[in-house]
Amino acid sequence: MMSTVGATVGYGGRPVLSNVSLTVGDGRLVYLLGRNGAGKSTLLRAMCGMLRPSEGAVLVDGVPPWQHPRPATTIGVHLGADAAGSPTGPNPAHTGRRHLRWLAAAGGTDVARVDRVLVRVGLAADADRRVADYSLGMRQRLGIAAALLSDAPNVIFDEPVNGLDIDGIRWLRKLLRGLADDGRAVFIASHLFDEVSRTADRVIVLDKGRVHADASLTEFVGAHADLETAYLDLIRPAGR
Ligand SMILES: Nc1ncnc2c1ncn2[C@@H]1O[C@H](COP(=O)(O)OP(=O)(O)OP(=O)(O)O)[C@@H](O)[C@H]1O
Repeated sequence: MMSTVGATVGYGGRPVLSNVSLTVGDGRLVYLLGRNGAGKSTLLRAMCGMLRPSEGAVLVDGVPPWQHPRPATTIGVHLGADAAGSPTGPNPAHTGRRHLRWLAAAGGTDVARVDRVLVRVGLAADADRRVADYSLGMRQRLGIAAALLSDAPNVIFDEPVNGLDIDGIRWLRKLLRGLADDGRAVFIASHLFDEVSRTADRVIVLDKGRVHADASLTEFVGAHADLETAYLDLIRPAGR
């Protein structure tokens, strides 16, 4: 289970999230929605311990993520395929297999899981190619593999669909649903309403760094025609 309690989080003393309280329960697939700049990625970074709240708390299975002795076995994270070449992404000169083996060793995970995860994400045939030569969809699959590596009970994804082809989208849909159905807490930031409508248990809407809605998908859509309409009605300023 992942939660925040009255969390205020920002950069260089400038708050982006204010007094955010929410829970992603075990066995739940929860989507995080919000405009560009609403604070979704900031929230996900805080939940995996990359940013610390200046007020309030962030808890993963009841403990701040940075206090877990082996955080990689508690929370699996993929914050975006565009991180390739960045300080937090894979080394582009490494192969996909080498990247995952390095992550497994660093995170205290059985390195033998690497081959199984490569098969699971459909990268087995490309495992020995350099990440620099991967397509966007392949980098996305590599990031998803990294998040699955330790079989953690909590999983976070930031826009995991970007770059996937239609087979990949359908595969990911089943994977995400399966992770939650196996009892994991799954938290995903997305702008893709169709995907959210198909798989979400719950939706949380952030607006200007505050929780604007937190409801089951059914409650959220309510009497609206669909999720998109319900969302636009919620975040559109009155009179527009
Ligand atoms: N590393 C950073 N340093 C300073 N400010 C940042 C940093 N990352 C994000 N911000 C700022 O925090 C605010 C929220 O950004 P964030 O990336 O969390 O939004 P988001 O909801 O994920 O947006 P998007 O939908 O575009 O991905 C924005 O004003 C952004 O400029």
